[in-house]
Amino acid sequence: MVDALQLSQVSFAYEEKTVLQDVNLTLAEGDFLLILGPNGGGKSTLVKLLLGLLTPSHGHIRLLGQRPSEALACVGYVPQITVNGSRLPIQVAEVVRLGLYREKGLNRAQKQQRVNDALQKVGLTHLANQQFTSLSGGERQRVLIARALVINPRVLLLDEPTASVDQEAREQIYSLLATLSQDATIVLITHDPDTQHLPITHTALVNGSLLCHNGHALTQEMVALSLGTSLSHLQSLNIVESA
Ligand SMILES: Nc1ncnc2c1ncn2[C@@H]1O[C@H](COP(=O)(O)OP(=O)(O)OP(=O)(O)O)[C@@H](O)[C@H]1O
Repeated sequence: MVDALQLSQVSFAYEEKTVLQDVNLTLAEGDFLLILGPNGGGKSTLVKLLLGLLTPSHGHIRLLGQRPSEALACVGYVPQITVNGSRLPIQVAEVVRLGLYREKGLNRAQKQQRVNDALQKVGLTHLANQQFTSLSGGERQRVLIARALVINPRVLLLDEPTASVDQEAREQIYSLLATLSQDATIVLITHDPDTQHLPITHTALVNGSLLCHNGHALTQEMVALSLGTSLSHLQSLNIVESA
């Protein structure tokens, strides 16, 4: 069976500045990768490489056995909502339909069915005709998940989907991700250390290089690094216990 994701000796530099060095990673289909890392560690750069928006300086990336730019029809991408968001007057169903812009073979009714199905998966069918800008942060984030789901992706990339939402919305999004992980390989970038209930198979820390553990190996060191600090600093603040 083809790997869902394979990075071999991947390095990337913005001009002279090396951001990622010798990154290796393999995920099978159905795996769930949690990516942590401090600000500036290279997480968004990694996502851009996976989406084919950037090309590695060295090494190679394969998604489902293909180059990232060739695999886009199978890859759903969920960006982080911004607090201010877009002020475009656009309905929820139209936002979701945007995810179908590469699907040339579907007629109008088939597209509508895909939109309805995606909204149902995220539990927002009742908001289909609402203005996107009238929704709460958590609802907007779920609409962006629906936009990614509308292509029935085999790989789902999410860049900090819980960063701008409240506790209740975060729980809804995590519960949704647990369900979606039954049908797709998931790569979740987050600063949120509260991910114990997700069916995580791999945890990686991106900070220039990539340190990957099998399973939900969220060590205190990884939490500290994901917050951009050190374990000893968190211990000095009594946020985590000293060893
Ligand atoms: N277009 C660019 N040109 C030059 N340097 C860049 C560019 N984009 C990002 N960088 C730099 O590359 C490094 C990694 O940035 P990146 O956005 O990938 O980090 P990140 O882990 O996603 O950070 P955050 O958690 O803050 O989103 C940072 O030092 C950043 O300043």
